[in-house]
Amino acid sequence: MSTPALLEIENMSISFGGVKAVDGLSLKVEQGTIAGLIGPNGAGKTTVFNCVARYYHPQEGRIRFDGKDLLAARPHQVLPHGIARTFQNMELFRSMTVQDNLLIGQHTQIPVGFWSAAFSLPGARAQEAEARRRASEVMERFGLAQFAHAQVSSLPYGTQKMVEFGRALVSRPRLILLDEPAAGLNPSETKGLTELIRDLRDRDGITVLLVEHDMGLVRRTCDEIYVMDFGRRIAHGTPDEISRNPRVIEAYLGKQEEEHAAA
Ligand SMILES: Nc1ncnc2c1ncn2[C@@H]1O[C@H](COP(=O)(O)OP(=O)(O)OP(=O)(O)O)[C@@H](O)[C@H]1O
Repeated sequence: MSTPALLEIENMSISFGGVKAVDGLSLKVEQGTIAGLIGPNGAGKTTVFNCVARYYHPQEGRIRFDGKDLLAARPHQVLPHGIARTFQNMELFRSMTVQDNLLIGQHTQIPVGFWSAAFSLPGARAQEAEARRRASEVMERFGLAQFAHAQVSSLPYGTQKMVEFGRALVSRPRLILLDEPAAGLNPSETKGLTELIRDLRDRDGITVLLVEHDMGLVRRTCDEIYVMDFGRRIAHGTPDEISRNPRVIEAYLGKQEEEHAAA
């Protein structure tokens, strides 16, 4: 018997003005697996993330998370539902410390009542201690402990990316959406990231949906891959199947030729 899909997108479409950013897309991500979402620039990948994270509301289709209708949830409920994400351009509080960014990452999870927080009641203090413990655990794991009190903006780019990754993980999500996690990283940082992503699945049982242009990382991490072009799904399969798929090769080569001609 197959495991039920944790995330299921069914026939989803969304347009901006005349541009159909996502056009009738369906995909499933099984619990405890890593799925890749790839495609040329402008294919609609980030828009899919924005719909799952409830930043955008698709005009058609359904999104189910753990069997429940995600589009019925209020946008701010998505994190408590167990979905976390990282962004292409990193959305960190750069003037704050690494530790504070990881504490804020847990904020929506902490069910502290207003009065108990305001009067520093024991329940609130215990939760804050737990949040600090969790932040330290994640900093240790991501090699960030030495930077706990450093301002994020003072850190190298690759380290800032680890802070963003850590902030997504700190809330103990069941599904994590990673938007181009390897962009701007050097080969050794990308190797470390590859292991971390696999570790999320193998050690934490977290399900991952990954948008990435670094095909080496995609091949080494993903159990299955969905390929988009012009908002549509053009292929789905294992990394081996995808790398041999003529439609996929053509979509990528076509884009490279267009870019060449425009240059
Ligand atoms: N908020 C928006 N308003 C208008 N158009 C948008 C908006 N968001 C996305 N689009 C358009 O939708 C299409 C898909 O964009 P999207 O960012 O999802 O692509 P992508 O596959 O993530 O690209 P890349 O790999 O370059 O990040 C593009 O034509 C883009 O310009």
